[in-house]
Amino acid sequence: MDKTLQTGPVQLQGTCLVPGDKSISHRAIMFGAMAKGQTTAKHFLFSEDCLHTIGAFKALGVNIQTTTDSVTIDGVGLDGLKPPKGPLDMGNSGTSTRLLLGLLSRQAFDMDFIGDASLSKRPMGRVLDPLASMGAKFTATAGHLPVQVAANAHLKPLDYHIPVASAQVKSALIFAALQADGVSHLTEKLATRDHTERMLRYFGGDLTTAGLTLTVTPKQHLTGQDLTVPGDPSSAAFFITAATLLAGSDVLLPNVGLNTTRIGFLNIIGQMNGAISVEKMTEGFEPTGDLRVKHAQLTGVTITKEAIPAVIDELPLVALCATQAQGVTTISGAEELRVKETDRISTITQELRKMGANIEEKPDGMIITGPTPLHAVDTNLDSHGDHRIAMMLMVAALLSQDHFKLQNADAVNVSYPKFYEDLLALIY
Ligand SMILES: O=C(O)C1=C[C@@H](OP(=O)(O)O)[C@@H](O)[C@H](O)C1
Ligand SMILES: C=C(OP(=O)(O)O)C(=O)O
Repeated sequence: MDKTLQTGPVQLQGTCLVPGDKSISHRAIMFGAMAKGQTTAKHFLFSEDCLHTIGAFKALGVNIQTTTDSVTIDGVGLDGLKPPKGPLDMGNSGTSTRLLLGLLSRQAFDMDFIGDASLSKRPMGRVLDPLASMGAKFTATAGHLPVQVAANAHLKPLDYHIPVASAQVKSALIFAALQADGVSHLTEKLATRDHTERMLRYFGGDLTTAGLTLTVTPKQHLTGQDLTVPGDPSSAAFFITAATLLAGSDVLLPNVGLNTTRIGFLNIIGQMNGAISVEKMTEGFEPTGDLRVKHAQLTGVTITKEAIPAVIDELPLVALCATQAQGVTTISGAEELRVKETDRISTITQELRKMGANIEEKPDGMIITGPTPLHAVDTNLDSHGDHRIAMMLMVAALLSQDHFKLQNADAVNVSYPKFYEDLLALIY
């Protein structure tokens, strides 16, 4: 679907309750199914990616009921899943695929995993290889979907240094380690989002952490829980960017997840002289807070690999902010961007150049020089089917007075189906 984008001059005013966190919504379904008893997750994210996780568990025989805002899962435990009648369709979702390959690596039946064209190009060897060393049985071509998972009764414990900084790999291995025949030790390269660890504890399980090493004991008893999914900081980041860049803006974003492994974007905008304040913090199984964001004149910043995991999904927005900041912004150590829904280093560079941005593409990042007024060098923008690129370009168009068309605009459904509606409601 193509979309004609709203352009400026505009400002953002008002309050937006951003939808539930995608990472936490996926995990709520997974833990809900693995636990015994009932789980209800309120403020659940009903986006295409999370619907694929729900669809997979329904296909595995789990009873899942939904309302407009919540989902209720009747947990069956890891030994209560049933053989699916057809392939498990992961759609566009890397998180569903990698986490479920770990979670389902010790089942008494075979399963096929399939996904869309983008997902079928993304690397799965990063989970298949360590899981195979535990004894899981897969057939895949060159480490990509489609993957056949064969019935398997035993998993050996794992002692493993995870070679990529990836919460998806860590989580897949935690799920497998919970089913292994002994204690596993997993060491991360850099700290990544810890939603799996937090949710495991919230459901009555445990794991120990020492520095970057996790110790996972198998055969834990998990019990269904009620929870409220915090607002997704990665979705909030689109409004933070728009309010920061559009003169006169002032927006309030209540109840956004503020887990320290996810607030890299807030920290970077702070370093760039942005004006974000946290108005009310609440500690729960995940910390949340209300964010107030006002317009600010940004300055360039240097971002290196240690900072990347906490801002990985917001880097398209950092690039957009950098086009409006005074001076040079350098992003390095971000080669993981090349294996997301698109090669995001390439799609960010290509699309923002169509708006006159000064961006140099590097193998592991970008160098952006600002400020450059955004205008139509080429009016045909393209999300390339990538939800985060689509939403970043919709925000970018607000900074220009020229008219743009966005091809593949419906990619937003992957993580934020009401994005355009919510953005327009804040425009003043
Ligand atoms: O664990 C998760 O929920 C996610 C982890 C990240 O991926 P990687 O682990 O591949 O970096 C992130 O980009 C993705 O949007 C969600
Ligand atoms: C990379 C993302 O998701 P996934 O890996 O789950 O497809 C994302 O949401 O930006």
